Amino acid sequence: DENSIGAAVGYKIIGIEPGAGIMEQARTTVKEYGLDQWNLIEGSSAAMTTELKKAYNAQKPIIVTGWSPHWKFSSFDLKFLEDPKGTFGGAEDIHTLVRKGLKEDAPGAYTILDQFSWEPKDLEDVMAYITGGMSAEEAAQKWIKENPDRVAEWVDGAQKANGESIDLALVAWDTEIASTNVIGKVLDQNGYDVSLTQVEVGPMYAGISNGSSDAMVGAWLPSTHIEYYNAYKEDLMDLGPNLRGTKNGLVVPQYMEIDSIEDLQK
Ligand SMILES: C[SH](C)CC(=O)O
Repeated sequence: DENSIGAAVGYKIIGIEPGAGIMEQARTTVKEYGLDQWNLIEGSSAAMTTELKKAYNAQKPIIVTGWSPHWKFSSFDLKFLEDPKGTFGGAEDIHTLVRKGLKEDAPGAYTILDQFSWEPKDLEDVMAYITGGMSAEEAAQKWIKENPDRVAEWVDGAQKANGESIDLALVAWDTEIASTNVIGKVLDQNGYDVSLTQVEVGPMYAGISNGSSDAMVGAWLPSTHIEYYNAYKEDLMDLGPNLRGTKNGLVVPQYMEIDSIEDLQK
């Protein structure tokens, strides 16, 4: 009916790029909750946050595919819609994946990537520096300078490099732009010649498995990237979580009256 939340947002859920795992979860959500009238709009992570900012500044209703940690929760007063069917999975982790052979070829880099581990707050701090106007590189440099003890844990026992190249693959999600620049800068300070290769999520996994990239720190598991992980896990090494406690879901401004995905069924 005309005053339903669906009518208010044109039955649109603003998503990100089609291959992202959160979009597969969103497609499952639309099906499982019987949201037949609703359309999941494909785009990009950057376009989604631009739309969110525009709607929020105009105090207009909007529903986006969202994840934490993310700067949007400190920039805007937002909430996750409850997901009683659990279609967005539970709390997740972000894993570090490296190509086979990296341990032999670049032992120092392997040690640092294996010891890379931080909290959601740390990642949010770097993202906040970036949304505050710093380049990803400057934000990474600032965080590293402010967190010498944490960085010392990562590089503890790592063999210094002598200009060997290390390529890190990433997708242009705000979380991975931040994390990949931080660990890239630490590898750089440890003597590696670091390059960052920005790709879509499928090519990111393919690149690690075929060795065209050495590592990535953006594997959302156990559910968001499960299809990519299962397709490539035989040909790569999973060094485990670098961050624990992420969350995916449908995110709306607090000023919207709805609290659950079930409220979209009305
Ligand atoms: C950073 S997004 C939750 C990752 C994904 O959806 O594939």
